[in-house]
Parts: sequence; C-alpha cells; structure tokens
Amino acid sequence: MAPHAENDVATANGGGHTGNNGTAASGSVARPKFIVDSPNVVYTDSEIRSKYTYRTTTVTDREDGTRVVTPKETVYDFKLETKVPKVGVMLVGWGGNNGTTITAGIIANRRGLVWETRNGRQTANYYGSVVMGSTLKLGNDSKTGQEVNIPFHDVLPMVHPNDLVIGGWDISGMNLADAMDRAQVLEPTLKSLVRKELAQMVPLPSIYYPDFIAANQEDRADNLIPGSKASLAHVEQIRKDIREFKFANNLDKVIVQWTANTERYADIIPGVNDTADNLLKAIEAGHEEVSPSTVFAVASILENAPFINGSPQNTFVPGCIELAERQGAFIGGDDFKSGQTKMKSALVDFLINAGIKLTSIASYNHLGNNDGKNLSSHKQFRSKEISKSNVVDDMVAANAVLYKKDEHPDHVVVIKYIPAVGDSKRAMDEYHAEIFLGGHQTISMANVCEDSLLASPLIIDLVVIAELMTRIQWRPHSDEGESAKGYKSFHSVLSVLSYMLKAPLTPPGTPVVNALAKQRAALANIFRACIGLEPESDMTLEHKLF
Ligand SMILES: NC(=O)c1ccc[n+]([C@@H]2O[C@H](COP(=O)([O-])OP(=O)(O)OC[C@H]3O[C@@H](n4cnc5c(N)ncnc54)[C@H](O)[C@@H]3O)[C@@H](O)[C@H]2O)c1
Ligand SMILES: O=P([O-])([O-])O[C@@H]1[C@@H](O)[C@H](O)[C@@H](O)[C@H](O)[C@@H]1O
Repeated sequence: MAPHAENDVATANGGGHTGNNGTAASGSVARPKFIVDSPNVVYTDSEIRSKYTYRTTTVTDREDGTRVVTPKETVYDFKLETKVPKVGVMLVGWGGNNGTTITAGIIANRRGLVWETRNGRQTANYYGSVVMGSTLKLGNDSKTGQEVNIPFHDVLPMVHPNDLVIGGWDISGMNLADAMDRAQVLEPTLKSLVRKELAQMVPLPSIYYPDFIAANQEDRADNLIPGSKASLAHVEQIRKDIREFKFANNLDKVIVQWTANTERYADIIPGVNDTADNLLKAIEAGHEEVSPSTVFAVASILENAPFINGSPQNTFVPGCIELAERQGAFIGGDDFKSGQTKMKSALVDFLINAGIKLTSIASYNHLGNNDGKNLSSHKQFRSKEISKSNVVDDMVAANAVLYKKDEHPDHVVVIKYIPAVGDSKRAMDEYHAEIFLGGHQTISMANVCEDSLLASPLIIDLVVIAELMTRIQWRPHSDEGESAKGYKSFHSVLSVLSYMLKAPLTPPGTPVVNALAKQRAALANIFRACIGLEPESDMTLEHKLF
C-alpha cells in the first residue's frame, strides 16, 4: 500500500512519496532516508504530519488503601516543517576553549581535513555528539528480523553541523587563531590547517560585569561594550548584533549559546527578577543583580533566537523564564554534561536500578584551563558544585526500597585548579555502596576528560536539536482536517535538551529527570512520535513469543 499522502501533493519518488526524514543542505528539501507507511503519517512537500497516541498510566491511591492503576491514552497531532533552514550559532565566550575548539572542529569536518598525529593520520569526525555520532533503532528487518539502526541525525530533517555559520562575542578581543593557541586543546598539525580561517574571526565586544565572574578573568577583558552593569543599551546592542549577524550571513535562524565563564548565582529578589516586567525594569534601572548571561538571554528572547546556557549559573531567573513564555521563545540549560557528570549519571542510574544502595559519592577533579582558573574562585565554584551535585536526586527519590524519604547518598564535589594539566581534566571518583547481607562495593574511577573535546560536540547537539524543535508543532488531535488551526510549539523551556546538560531546566513545576537513559529515550521517542512511530520499548516480543 502506498504511504498515505494528502491530496497527492507529494510526488512519488521511486514508488514512495517524497517523505522527508532526511538530511538536507540548509535551505533545501532532503531526499528521504526512509518513509513511514502508516495511515497516521502524511507527507506533503513541506511538512510531515502525524497522528500520535500517547500512552501513559495514572496511579490513584484510594482512601481505602487500594492503589488503582489506569492506562491512559491522549491523541496528538504533530506537524514538522521539513525544510532545513540556514542556521547560525552565536557563541557567548567564542574565544574560549570550547568556542575555539568547536569552530576549528566544524571547519575540519566541513573540509574533510586529515592531519598527522603521533598515533598516525587523523580524520575529522563528530565523535561525542549524540546527533552525529550515535544511532537509533528504526525497527526490525522485515525479512531477517534483525534490528535496523540508523544515524540519529537521519531520524528527522536536521541541520548538518557542517552548514552552521558561527560567530559570537567575547570580552577578550583575541582572534580565534590566537585564542585557539591560548586554549592549548588542538594538535598543532590540525591548528595549522585551520589557522588562516580562524585568524579572520574576531569576537564581537561583549558586556562585562566584574562581580559575576572571578577577578582572575580581568586581564582578558579588553573587548568590551561600555558599561559595567545591566542596561537596556546592552540588551539593544546584543539584539542588534544578532540581527546584523543574521542579515550579513543570509540566515533563516540564529541560535545563541552561552559558553562563557561560569558566573556566580544571582540572588532572586522580589520586584527585581521575579517577573518578566520586573526584570525588564531592573535592566533599565541598571540593577547590580542582573548578570551578563541574563542580559544575553533577555536579548535573545526578544529576538526570538533560542538561548541555551552551557554553564551552571542561574541565568534563567523566574522573570527570564516568564519573558520566554510570554514571547514564545525557546530557552534551555544548564551546564554542559560532558565527562565526569555524564559518567556519574549513568553509573548512579545503573547502581540504584540494580538494587545496589549507593551510600556515598566522592567526586574530585582537577584541571588547568581557564574554566578551572575561573572556578578557583569560590562563588563561581559554588555554581558548579550545585549543578554537579543535584544530578542524582531523581534516581535516589525514585527508589523507596533503598532510601527512606529524604535519605540520600553522601556526595561531595571537589574541583581544583592545577595549570599543569591544562584542558585535560583529571576526574577521580569513588562510589561506595551497600550490597547483599551487609556487604559493600566500592568503585574507584579515574577518568581523564579532555574537557573541551568532550563539551564541544554537545554545543552541536544543543544547537541542532534546539533548531529542530522550532520546526515542530502539536495540537490535541482534531478531525477537522489538516488546517493549521490549533497548533502550537513545545513549551518555551526545552527540557528535551536534558541529555546534554547537568542541571536540566524544566517548565516551572515539572519534574527534573537526570537519569541518562531516560533522557536519551525521551529525546528519541519524541522524534519518533513526530513520524508516527511508537516509542522503542526494547520488549522484542517478536523474539520471545513464538
Ligand atoms: N567540559 C567543559 O569544557 C565544560 C563542561 C560543562 C560546562 N562548561 C562550561 O562552559 C563554559 C566555557 O568553558 P571553557 O572551557 O570554554 O571556558 P573558557 O574560560 O576557556 O572560555 C570562556 C570564555 O568566555 C569569555 N567570557 C567571559 N565572560 C564573558 C562575557 N560576559 N561575554 C562574553 N565572553 C565572556 C572568556 O573571555 C573566555 O574566552 C564555562 O562556564 C564552563 O564551566 C564547560
Ligand atoms: O561535565 P563534567 O565533566 O562533569 O564537569 C566538568 C567539571 O568536571 C570541570 O571541573 C569543569 O571545569 C567543567 O566546566 C565541567 O563542568
């Protein structure tokens, strides 16, 4: 049966319809990687529309003590624009270790560079990016029954990172080639191949409010927009920068991502940053408690450019979240989850779900890059300590067999600055647990994390997925035909980005999920729903019931 197509708008393409799950160069429609043959999926020349039945289970505890479990079905209509736009990404902190590394990495991939290393010839890749380096199970082969897995990037039409236009701001005016040298992350042979291009790239001047980052950063601050506290002029300058970057590069969309230094937490002050209007007034009044990252977030929201916070500070004060909701703009954060914490969330998920009672986590690391230098200041470290500590909370709270209410493992986070190791962070962790009959298990782990080489691919994942989310809309299922009525975007707070982040920001009042496997499953299954596919349950009944 030919796949369902509305009004035959889609033209047959080798018998199939020009369904559009593929990858496309920016601004074009991709050839299909696959088509979904279902009455619940409609392909047009510009959209994929799916009718999706979302199945959950509600639990009700009756007064007589009976617990009643009720399957529940909600039917949604999803609509995905399949044209892949031309996208730019503006990095705040572009001249830093992550900013220079991701810029060089995209150029290396775009040009297919190969360079000599002491281990032999190295070809550019996107390893460490879930979008570019991992796969998803599509289904089982109709003949052999074997799993069919496809590149994650192919499940829906997504921007290819090679097509991203990169720019941004930095309080340091150093060009990207010299900043790449300063970062001391990349092999000299690779640097020599991209140096000429990076030397042409100079970060835009940025805002610098000294009290928010370590005093030891002052010597970098030579590329500044005048003014040492929040102002509407700062918001307008950043908005202007975004518009001009978009125009100059003929972009359809711009995504703004904070990869600048970790700031101290901002105090949440009623009347200052508790509501959108108060925050805007506080910025106009130059209130000392409005941080540079919040000013960037506000400017991005007002330009309807998705803003993602790759650092742990509380950029998204309540007024900022309310502003994003009011403007229908996307925000996401906080704090890239790159090495030690990603391992922690996977290991804790495994231990607790194996019924092993984790009783303590000692999480130490030292590093010698500028991030570590900034974190050597207590207030900035405190921001990171919070994001690195809360990552186990949901997994512990979900297991009342092991943990009494409010009981949780001891957990300490230590970060030390040792310049000698540079960007090559040394993480050393000890996980101590109670096992059967009073026994104990102790897992000691050394994890050398090349911090920027682990974090930079996450910048790609965050940008590509945030952009994709701007092309997905939903509505409660309607039989009123496929008019555009009633569709709306996902909530402004993109909790779907949680897999890449230590402290996932979620819509106010909704739960935070840190379990790594759950985060990835949510991402994959939401994308499957957009093409009418059921969540991957891994039940494989086809291999059990015969
Ligand atoms: N593995 C990782 O690298 C990793 C993981 C999680 C989070 N992070 C966070 O990502 C951020 C960047 O990490 P990095 O290693 O690239 O740090 P970095 O210090 O090398 O780069 C930060 C850059 O931001 C610039 N900067 C500071 N304040 C600014 C402002 N107000 N406007 C514009 N630029 C500003 C600095 O000049 C510097 O170039 C840090 O906050 C870090 O905590 C990094
Ligand atoms: O993601 P992760 O490896 O757990 O955490 C890292 C920390 O271990 C490191 O000390 C810090 O400098 C990085 O910014 C990053 O936050």
